[in-house]
Amino acid sequence: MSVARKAVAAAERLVVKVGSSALTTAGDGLDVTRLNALVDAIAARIAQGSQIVLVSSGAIGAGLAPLALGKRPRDLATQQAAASVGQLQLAHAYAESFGRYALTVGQVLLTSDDVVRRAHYRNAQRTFSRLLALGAVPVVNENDTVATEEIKFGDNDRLAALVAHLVGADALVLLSDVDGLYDGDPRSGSTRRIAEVTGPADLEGIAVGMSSSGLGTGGMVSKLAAARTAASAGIPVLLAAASDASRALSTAEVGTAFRAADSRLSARRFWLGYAAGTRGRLHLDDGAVAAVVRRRRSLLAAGVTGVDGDFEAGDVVELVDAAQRVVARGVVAFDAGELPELIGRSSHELPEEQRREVVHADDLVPFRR
Ligand SMILES: Nc1ncnc2c1ncn2[C@@H]1O[C@H](COP(=O)(O)OP(=O)(O)O)[C@@H](O)[C@H]1O
Ligand SMILES: N[C@@H](CCC(=O)OP(=O)(O)O)C(=O)O
Repeated sequence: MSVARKAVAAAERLVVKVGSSALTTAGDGLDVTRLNALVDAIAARIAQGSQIVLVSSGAIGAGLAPLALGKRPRDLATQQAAASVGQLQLAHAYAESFGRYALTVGQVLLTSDDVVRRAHYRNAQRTFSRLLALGAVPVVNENDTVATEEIKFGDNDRLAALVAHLVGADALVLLSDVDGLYDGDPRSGSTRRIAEVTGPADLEGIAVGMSSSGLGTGGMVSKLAAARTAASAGIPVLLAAASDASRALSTAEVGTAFRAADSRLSARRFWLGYAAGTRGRLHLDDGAVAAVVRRRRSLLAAGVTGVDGDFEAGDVVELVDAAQRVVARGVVAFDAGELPELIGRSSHELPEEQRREVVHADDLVPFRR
């Protein structure tokens, strides 16, 4: 068995995320039979001594039928109304279902501010830790009824990866309507499931697409991003079908396993690289990209070709290459307004008070591609 699968099978604390497409259908709303089967698998793992945090999507999907809405609405207000109705149904269904095993659930609804701001992050950490210590099963979702486009996590795969880091999970299990990662969109004909992802090289040439059910949000794209986030935090990931939850949570011999990075990022660097909100972008020339990403150097003004956004010194910004790909994130040492007259100039050309790194190496998290 692979390192990642062994780690998932042996994990003491797990985050399990289940997607909308595995719990709801557009016409009928919440599928309690499938929800019960998932809870059976989770309760069995808890009975063996593991702690589980459940991140469950499905609020919007569950709210459609009671509101007589045929398909997932496009506008935010109707999505929020559906989530408001559906979240109540979800929480109730989980409370009943876990109740069959005398397990108590606690609902945790998060907005991105709760993980993006470091003080809120620690507060959420305390709540989870106390819930788990009290033997409850935290059931987490985004607080959809108040989340606007600007403050959304984007999708629950990302939320699950951030929660996995926040609670110090030993493994993350992503359960969906598809039984793993395929080397192409499974709807497009002959594709094969990839059993193990040991690093970025295993993902080269793989075509990932969006959701097929029309209920999920991010499709495989967001699952891969979440797997990368968790793996960088040292957390192995198993991606499997919700209908295989029982095997995923016992032997872990199903789906696609993602190996975790050998070294864990510190809490601060994880926050910087994956959780913090960004306020702008710095465009880098090729030399600066090589220095920052390969040689782990600080970013100097000479290698910056452009600046976007309205940030202040101390804010987190994205560093992008000439092809507009994000190659790193870091804390910028200048206000956006100061930079245009400094960029492209080498340090000795700058006034003494501005002769410092634009982003110091200690405040910078480069991404491997
Ligand atoms: N390379 C791929 N491998 C597996 N699934 C893929 C791939 N590309 C696109 N998909 C689609 O992604 C879907 C899962 O995403 P989504 O519906 O958002 O799930 P969830 O609701 O569980 O978050 C699958 O049903 C599948 O149609
Ligand atoms: N918070 C939303 C889910 C958003 C989401 O990411 O859904 P999914 O892609 O199915 O995990 C809901 O509960 O409907």
